[in-house]
Amino acid sequence: MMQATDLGFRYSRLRPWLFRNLGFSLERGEILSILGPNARGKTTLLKCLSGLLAPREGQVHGANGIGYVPQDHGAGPSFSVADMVLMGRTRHLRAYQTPRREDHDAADAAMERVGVAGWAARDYSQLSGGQRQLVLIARAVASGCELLILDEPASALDLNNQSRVLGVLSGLAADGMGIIMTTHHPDHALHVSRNALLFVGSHDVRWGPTDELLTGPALSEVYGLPICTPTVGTLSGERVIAVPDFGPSCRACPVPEAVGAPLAELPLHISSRKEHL
Ligand SMILES: Nc1ncnc2c1ncn2[C@@H]1O[C@H](COP(=O)(O)OP(=O)(O)OP(=O)(O)O)[C@@H](O)[C@H]1O
Repeated sequence: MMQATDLGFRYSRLRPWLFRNLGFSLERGEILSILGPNARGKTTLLKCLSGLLAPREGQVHGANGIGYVPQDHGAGPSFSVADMVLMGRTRHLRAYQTPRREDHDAADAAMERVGVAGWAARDYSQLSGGQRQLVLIARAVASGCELLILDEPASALDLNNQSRVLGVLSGLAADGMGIIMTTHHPDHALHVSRNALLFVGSHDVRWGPTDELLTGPALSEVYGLPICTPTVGTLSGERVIAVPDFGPSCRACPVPEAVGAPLAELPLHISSRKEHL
């Protein structure tokens, strides 16, 4: 569905390379997660993949119909939610053409699918950041794209809405859509992605199976703090999760002698929900 080969980008000759020799391929029905520290170049990569920026090196081959959901940066225009989602149909219309019945149907179906149909009449600019994020996802879904590219789709969402978005994305992937998303939640990547891209350094962007790539040592190296990846029981089965050690400021771990101890020796306060049920 999409293949990137030897991609490289820097904003100018005077700026450092954000990434070089970056490569991956994406199958139909796959969700690829992109992880890395702030300002490492993840959004820039998404722009290269979606055609908003031209890579300085390498090639991107693949999907024609791409839906792009940017990070939400503000209240935006004062349109109804229904109209915002209907705008996703623009590429199916000629200039100045009025949306047809099928466009309204596609927009309605997208709002239902993402769970925002109840806000159809509300003013988009008066929604919360998390609500706006869901509406922008519905707009991209309405476009009928083959490949959906999302920049931190769950960054402003509460836990329930994170679950809803991951569920929507998994459902779209199960219907054959390709999905590429950036995330600061390793747990989300571990939950829904077979493959991931991990920005370790500008000359070291790793692509591979999520379970093999997002290990405790690799995540610790990338984010610069100890992270372990235990398997825990949940209502829906066993899952690997990523647990950062925020250090001596951690209220739950007042064990002074543990500070500075090797990660393997630190007490791990993880309880399985199964045990409480
Ligand atoms: N238009 C631009 N011109 C010059 N530099 C830019 C431009 N846009 C972004 N940058 C710089 O490129 C670097 C990477 O930015 P980018 O937004 O791709 O990072 P990111 O990994 O998505 O960050 P975050 O996780 O914080 O969203 C940053 O140092 C940023 O300041």
